[in-house]
Amino acid sequence: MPSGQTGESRAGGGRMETGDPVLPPPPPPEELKQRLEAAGQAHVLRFWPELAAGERSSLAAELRPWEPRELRAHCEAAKRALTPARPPARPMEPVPQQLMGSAVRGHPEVLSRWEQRGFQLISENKVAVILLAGGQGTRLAVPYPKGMYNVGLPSGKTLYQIQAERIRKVQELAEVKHGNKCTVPWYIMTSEFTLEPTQRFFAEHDHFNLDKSDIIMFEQRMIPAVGFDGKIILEQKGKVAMAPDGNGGLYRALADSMILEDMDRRGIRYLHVYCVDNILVKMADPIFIGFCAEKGADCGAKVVGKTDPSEPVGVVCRVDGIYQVVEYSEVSQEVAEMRDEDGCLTYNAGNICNHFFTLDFLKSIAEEFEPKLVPHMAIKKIPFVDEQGNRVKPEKGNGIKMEKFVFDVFQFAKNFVVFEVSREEEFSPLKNAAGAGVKDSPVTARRALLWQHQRWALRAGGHFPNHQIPRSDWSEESEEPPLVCEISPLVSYAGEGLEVYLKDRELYSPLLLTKKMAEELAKAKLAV
Ligand SMILES: CC(=O)N[C@H]1[C@@H](OP(=O)(O)O)O[C@H](CO)[C@@H](O)[C@@H]1O
Repeated sequence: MPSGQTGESRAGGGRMETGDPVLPPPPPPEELKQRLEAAGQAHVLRFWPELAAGERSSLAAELRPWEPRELRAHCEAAKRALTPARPPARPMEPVPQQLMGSAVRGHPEVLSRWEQRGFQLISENKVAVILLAGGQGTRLAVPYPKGMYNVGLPSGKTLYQIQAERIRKVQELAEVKHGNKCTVPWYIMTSEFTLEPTQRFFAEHDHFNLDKSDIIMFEQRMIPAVGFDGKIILEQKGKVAMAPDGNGGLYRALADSMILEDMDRRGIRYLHVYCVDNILVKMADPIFIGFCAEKGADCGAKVVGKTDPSEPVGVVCRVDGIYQVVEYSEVSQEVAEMRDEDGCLTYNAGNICNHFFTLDFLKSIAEEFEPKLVPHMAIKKIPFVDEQGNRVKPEKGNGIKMEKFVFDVFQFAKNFVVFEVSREEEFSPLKNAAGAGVKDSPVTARRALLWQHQRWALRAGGHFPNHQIPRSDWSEESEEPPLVCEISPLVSYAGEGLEVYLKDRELYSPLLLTKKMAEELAKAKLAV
């Protein structure tokens, strides 16, 4: 029942019909009341008498999973986080170069060896991907999950479709190389905000021609937002302001939903974990997987060189001798701006939220280390109802959201590795709504992909007679590319194999190289 209706229609509360005796509204269930009192959060029931029956039960259901002790600890920790005891300055060091593998500087033979190893593991059905897609995408400001976003490519494909097609292609490449059918299962972590629309979207698109049973969606937990006074914020009279528990909620969610058991059953040994918003993500990247496997790593992170000190990416570094990511929101300007003698940023290893884990490592986190992860605090503008029950949209931060971060498990790795990749080939995140000069937006994501595909087409020997493209212009991503050229992931995963379709061909922009068109071009070539 929508809120804002009068007392007459409210189940169980107040007046029934004119002339009937006035019944007092039923009190909150004693057990719920006692639990909230024990947690110091009795105010959550302030509007109980005014709530409709449905609102009462949904509020009770929201609070049910919380033990008073846990809830009290959560609220107290949030309040405490507001005035952190100044941590002692900890010795922070960059990742030593010799510990990094590199797709940028690596010798082609070595890269090819890693790639072969990766394809081998994929063909043996040992590799799966985990997508982190539970975020609300507040900065992008769309009312649906980020993965459903269409950045305006000629094909109109959404991020989910692009990712699904890259999985299909990487499976196909592994099959061709090793001669057996294989599957890269796609585990998708959603939240209360994203589960239902994501499920519907996948169903409407026939799971992008992947086997439905190989797409496994599971939900991360939600936790209450807390005011500066340590009290849970009510977003509506009958609704607590809840937020997903951060991308580090992954580890609890894996355990809650028995996902690790599912992985075990399928024989999965290696996981590629990534964030939904990077339009250039290489799903189950065989080079990265092969590199990490060859090094015997249990945990790894992909990085790119930062563009400038203020770029909002975490940096992979060592603190007190332990590898970790220092998040952009938690690094001081002074540290971010430090430079080496050669002028390069000292903390330059930008985290692109692409991680490698062995299944054994994930099990050790879920079984042993997860409770040791310390939540991070973020001050947010959280809509709330005031004492009188009016809804207020605050102008400035009024509440605290506590989140765990996916990379905070690096500290528990026995053999952590870092893999440097090329930004223009692998990283263009969709974070912000479009606007003049805005970075990490639908405009920059679309351009990054078009620039990449233009480079691939030119490298494969395609000619665009109507365009003169000086070599230096092949990768200037702040500008619109000279050509509109999009290549379906079903045709090429990372630029490979395009010569057969494009070499010495006259091509015209806009070019959308679909699988069908590629097949026709290949046939025509054979006929010549
Ligand atoms: C907790 C977490 O994973 N933070 C990541 C993540 O940031 P968000 O702003 O939360 O999307 O993606 C960034 C790369 O896009 C990465 O640099 C950063 O460290």
